[in-house]
Amino acid sequence: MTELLTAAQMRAIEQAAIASGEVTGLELMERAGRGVVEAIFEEWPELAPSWGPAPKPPEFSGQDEEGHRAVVLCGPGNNGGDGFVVARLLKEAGWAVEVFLYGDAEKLPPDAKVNYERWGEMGEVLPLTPQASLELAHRHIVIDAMFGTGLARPLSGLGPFLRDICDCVDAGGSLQLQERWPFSPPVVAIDIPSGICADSGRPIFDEAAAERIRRGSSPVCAAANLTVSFHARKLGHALALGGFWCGKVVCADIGISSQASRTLPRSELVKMANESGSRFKRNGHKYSHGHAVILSGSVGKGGAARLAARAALRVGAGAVTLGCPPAAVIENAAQLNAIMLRAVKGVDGFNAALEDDRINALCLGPGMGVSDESRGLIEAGLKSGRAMVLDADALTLIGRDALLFGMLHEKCVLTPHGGEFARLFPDLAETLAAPATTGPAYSKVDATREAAKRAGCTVLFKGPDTVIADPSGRCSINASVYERSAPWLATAGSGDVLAGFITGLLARGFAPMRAAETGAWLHTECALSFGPGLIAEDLPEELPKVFRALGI
Ligand SMILES: NC(=O)C1=CN([C@@H]2O[C@H](COP(=O)(O)OP(=O)(O)OC[C@H]3O[C@@H](n4cnc5c(N)ncnc54)[C@H](O)[C@@H]3O)[C@@H](O)[C@H]2O)[C@@H](O)CC1
Ligand SMILES: [K+]
Repeated sequence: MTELLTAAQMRAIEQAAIASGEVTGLELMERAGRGVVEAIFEEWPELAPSWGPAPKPPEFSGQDEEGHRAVVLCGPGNNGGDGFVVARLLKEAGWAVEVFLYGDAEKLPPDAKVNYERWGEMGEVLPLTPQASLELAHRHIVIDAMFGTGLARPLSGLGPFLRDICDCVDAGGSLQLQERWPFSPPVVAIDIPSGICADSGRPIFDEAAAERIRRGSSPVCAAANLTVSFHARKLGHALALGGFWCGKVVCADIGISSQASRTLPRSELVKMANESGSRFKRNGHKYSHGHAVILSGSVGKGGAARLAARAALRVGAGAVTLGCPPAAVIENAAQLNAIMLRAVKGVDGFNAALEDDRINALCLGPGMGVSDESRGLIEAGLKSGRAMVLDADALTLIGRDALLFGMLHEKCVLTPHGGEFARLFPDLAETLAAPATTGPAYSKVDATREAAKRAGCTVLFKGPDTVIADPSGRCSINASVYERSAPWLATAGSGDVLAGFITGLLARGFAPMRAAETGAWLHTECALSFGPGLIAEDLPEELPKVFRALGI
């Protein structure tokens, strides 16, 4: 896990560092620009000075034919200031650099102004207006320094440039200097591609821009092959389509001592294992590792619950019982071995089962159906006060029933996907779906936090950017993006396995928020470990390998 920051948190960290006298704003800007240049040379070593002069562009007839060529697009704030530093450093490294400015140089903030003037001693600044001629094709690198964390409203007047930038990114951003001149140079975004909100990962655009999108014309934001951010990643790099727009994100150290705390799940898991020898079965008998009960649906509908049960057992619950209607016993008995089976006849049967106080975690919802009886079972489960995961059909029922919703308690974990979230929290889903017209925009983190507070329990809002929040406001993101991208996880039954992992961890004694975070993380780890071709059944079977790699 890595701590992600909002734009406001980053500003506060920066301001605190400056106020302490540790560093000046100008020094931070210099380090930021240097970090970008270093990241470029790291990503494309063939552009680093030690590689010597660049090959001649065959179709280029301007000056500085021998050198590497960059175009830097600067904006009216400190992101633009970083751009001027990059321009100067590349020029000092022998590059030919063209600099464009969007906005009025006189209105630049102080540090950006200083760097604008420093660049002014080395080269000219052309206005970035619709008349500007960019000719990106004849560059080695395009630097997007138009807007960063200060984006407040939709971009305007940049449409054609955004289109050119996105075309370059779409072309792959690879430098094939030995073969041919890169007609579509890589695009490097400073901090975040311009037009993307750093808090939400959503493009900021208004109705006029939305209309342009509908007509298939200019995009509303830039994209990048490489995004260089500073100190720590921002929420917008992980949420929504942030991963899509940013390409790859690297984080440059700008030497602020109050480092964002970084907690690796590996060390967290190992720490927890050490803290409680019994958690990962270092000692104790099976019931000291918890007993999870998962209710299944009627005949022919037991697959989802069986997947969840298998996952709960693999993740370490000491005992797992699948409770099913009497008519479904034969079907389930034919499929289960290590998982115990119990006929549960309606609500009374469930209440009788719950008299066993070794049962400490429940999972209700997968394949359960939305009948009145299912509603009664959920009510009984909630009344029992046990730690419980509510997924799938249980979420649909709770969304329809204010009484059930009101019974949710702090030991519950809700695991909705987008549609289920909208059924449970229609107003929050609507706010999240509305176009983001101002920055910082309402984000999935905002929505999940509000949902957890309202429900009074942990909410895990699924997606490639899974957000988990508890009622206290604590929040984390399990983003399957960049190096943790696992698109093959979108497969039938994968959500049931996640519900099972969380249930098993609850049975093991993990607190609800920690169970949800750990379950989501392990879910992605199993998918990454298995790779493409994965089906839901593979996820629990991959866990032993993942645990072994963690040293558990
Ligand atoms: N916070 C930090 O610790 C550091 C920040 N740095 C850089 O500073 C950036 C943030 O700087 P700023 O806060 O100046 O923000 P930006 O550079 O993102 O730009 C904000 C400026 O543009 C205006 N603006 C916002 N949206 C607009 C739009 N759609 N059209 C026209 N004007 C618009 C704002 O009113 C403001 O003047 C970061 O992204 C990063 O690149 C770095 O220099 C290093 C340190
Ligand atoms: K930018």
